[in-house]
Amino acid sequence: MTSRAGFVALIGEPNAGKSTLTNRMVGAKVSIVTHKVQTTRARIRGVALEGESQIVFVDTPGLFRPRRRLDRAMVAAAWGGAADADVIVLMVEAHRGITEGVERILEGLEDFGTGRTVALAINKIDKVQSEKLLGLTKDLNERYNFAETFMISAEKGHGAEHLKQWLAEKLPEGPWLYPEDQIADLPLRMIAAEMTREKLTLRLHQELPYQLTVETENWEERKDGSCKVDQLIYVMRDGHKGIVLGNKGETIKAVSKAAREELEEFMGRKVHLFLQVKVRPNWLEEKERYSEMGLDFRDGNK
Ligand SMILES: Nc1nc2c(ncn2[C@@H]2O[C@H](COP(=O)(O)OP(=O)(O)OP(=O)(O)O)[C@@H](O)[C@H]2O)c(=O)[nH]1
Repeated sequence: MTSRAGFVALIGEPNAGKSTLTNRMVGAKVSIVTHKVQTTRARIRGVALEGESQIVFVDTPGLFRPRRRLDRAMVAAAWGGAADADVIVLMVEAHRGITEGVERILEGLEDFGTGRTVALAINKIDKVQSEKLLGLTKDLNERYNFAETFMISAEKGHGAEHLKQWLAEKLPEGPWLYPEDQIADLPLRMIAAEMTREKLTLRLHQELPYQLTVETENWEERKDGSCKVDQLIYVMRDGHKGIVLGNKGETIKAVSKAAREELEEFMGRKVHLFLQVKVRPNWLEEKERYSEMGLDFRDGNK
């Protein structure tokens, strides 16, 4: 069998069941989401394995009704995340049907144009009678040309395995995107990196933020319940390294403290955070390579 890997964007109104579905498919501790990372283009909810396929579920931060300017920007970002995905799954709540919010998402999908794989997952089927489902399926398929319709209950599990198998087959052939031993804590690694990057941005103001990136290199659970997190901060030039470190290392110390405190609060336990600064002149080029792969969430500067 050939290996496959790719991104699946789950879209739908708040409460549609996206986290529940991800948890079911991934089957491990995942879907730890924080509002802190809402500004990134797409965040990883979790990574599932099915046969030889690696399915990376990405979230689109809040496809809700835009009221203010900021909201509009976020909605645009949400669609951006979906645009990078190989497959999009629209989740609609069976008992609520085509709400105003769903209408808006359907309009967004139409604006996307054709040529992408979009599946429909009618969720929470345990809440309605089956006759109702047929009508809803028909109405939704008249509105958009879905590649496939699934009737599922993310909570009870109905139909979820079938959907997962279908998704696995739709992904492009290619090597896995993440090493197997990192899959379980990948969302956490990314959230932690995002927290450090945010602290650096706050501290350095306009100076550098667009030219640095943070990666969580190592994540180690300790017996005493704490965890040890090693992160690398990549900058473009030697001079930038000095700025990030600060006079006698005071900048990096302050950043490290602030990021650690936030991470501890988020995790509810003790964290040992170690930051290291490295110069990587080709970083911007690499970043472009990543975006071609749909990996734009590597930096949060969108
Ligand atoms: N009855 C029933 N409830 C479900 C099902 N799937 C999810 N829920 C419930 O719906 C609520 C929302 O589910 P989430 O998975 O948090 O929804 P979400 O789409 O991730 O929500 P946001 O992160 O706010 O966008 C939770 O209380 C779930 O337990 C289902 O199949 N049946």
